[in-house]
Order: sequence, then structure tokens, then C-alpha cells
Amino acid sequence: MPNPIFCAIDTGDLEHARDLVSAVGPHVGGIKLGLEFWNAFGRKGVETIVEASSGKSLFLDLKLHDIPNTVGGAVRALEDLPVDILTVHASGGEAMMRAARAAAPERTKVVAVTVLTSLSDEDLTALGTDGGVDAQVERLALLTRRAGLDGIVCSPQEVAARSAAWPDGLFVVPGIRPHGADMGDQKRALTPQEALDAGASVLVIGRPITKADNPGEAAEAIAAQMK
Ligand SMILES: O=C(O)c1cc(=O)[nH]c(=O)n1[C@@H]1O[C@H](COP(=O)(O)O)[C@@H](O)[C@H]1O
Repeated sequence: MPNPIFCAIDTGDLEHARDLVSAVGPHVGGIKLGLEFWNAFGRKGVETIVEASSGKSLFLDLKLHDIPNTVGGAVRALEDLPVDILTVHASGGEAMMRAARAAAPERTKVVAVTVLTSLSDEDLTALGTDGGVDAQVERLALLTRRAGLDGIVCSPQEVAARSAAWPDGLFVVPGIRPHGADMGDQKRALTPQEALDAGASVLVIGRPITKADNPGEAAEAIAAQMK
């Protein structure tokens, strides 16, 4: 099995991002660049990291959420970047997700964020969604599959049920915390091995690696802990 760890490089410091990529590169399967990095450095920054990571898979986490025409155009505008995984928000709806899939090149897996891992049942109620996280993840996963996307982003706590229901789906799972690690703003987290055992295809891990005293060693230790 290929290394499932994608390290989230969430920083607005390009030099630091490059150093992190060099340090963790040998121990991870891919690099995730998200909104902080994208807003700071855009496509030039992405190209810099692609070069520094020498062929690692690239996950561009832009969490697109707009009307279908705009999202389709935004995805087409990424055409010349070597993106392996791209995110949209499932709550943008089926037509928006279809537009994203139609605009993306075949090599790019388009996955939809269901319920952010920083949200709890209570947060969903406050947003006007009753019934809890599990039910909402299930609803959005069904919609995502119907829209022809490649998979979903969900927490490790929902991934067992969702991966059983969608055997060839891609399950991107953030909210990963090794034993004893600081939760930060994550509310629905499990350990890397628990997430893998539950059916995760990709483990998104940021701060437990990037904020460690030695990010390379932290990534190596997490990779070694997994069977
Ligand atoms: O789409 C994501 O990657 C994502 C979705 C989600 O529900 N929760 C979530 O934490 N993420 C991302 O996963 C990474 C988690 O980082 P850490 O909490 O530092 O491990 C961040 O880059 C988040 O943007």
C-alpha cells in the first residue's frame, strides 16, 4: 500500500514551507497545500513546492464553494497544475460538484468536504442542521457519489460507515491525532492507525508533524507506527 500520509503545509512563510517539504518528504505519500498557502503564494508557490517535493502527490485543498459556473471556471483555471486531489464543499450542491468534476482533468481526484472536523453535533444544530454529524455526513456522501465525484473528506469517526457503503470511493481523512497530541481546533479526531483501520485512504496530518521540534522525525515516527 502506498504511504497514505499527506502532510498539510499550512503556513504563510514560503521558505519554511520548502524546509518542511524537504524534511517530511521521505516519510509521507503526498503534500497538501490549503487556503493559507494558496492565498499567500498562489500558483507560483504551488510550483515551487512541486519542485521541492520532487514528484510527491499534490493535494490542493481549495474547498471550492460557489455557483456551478464559477466553480467550473475555477477548476479549469488550475488545469496546468499537477493536482492529484482537489476539494470542493459538498454543501455547494450536486450541480456544483458535477461542474467541478466535468472541469477537472481525469488525473485529478475531486473530493467533497462533508462536515468539517472542527464541528460537533452542537455546532451543526446551531447552523440549522438537526440530526447530528453522522446523518449529515451520510447525506452529503450520497449526494457526492450521485454527482460523480471520487470521494469525500470526513473525520475518522465517520469513515468506517461511509467507506463500507462506497467501496471504491476515496476517503480523505483529516482530524488525525497521534496519542497524546494536542487537539487544537479538531473536535472529531482519532489516531492514524484507527483512521486507517476504519477505511481511510488518505490521512491528512498537519500540526502534529509541522509544529513538532523535528518535523522529519515526527513524520517518520507516525509512518512507523502504522502497520
Ligand atoms: O479538507 C481538509 O483537508 C480538511 C477538512 C476538514 O474537515 N478538516 C480539516 O482539518 N481539513 C484540513 O486538514 C488539515 C488538518 O491539519 P491539522 O489539524 O494541523 O492536522 C488542515 O489543513 C485543514 O484545513
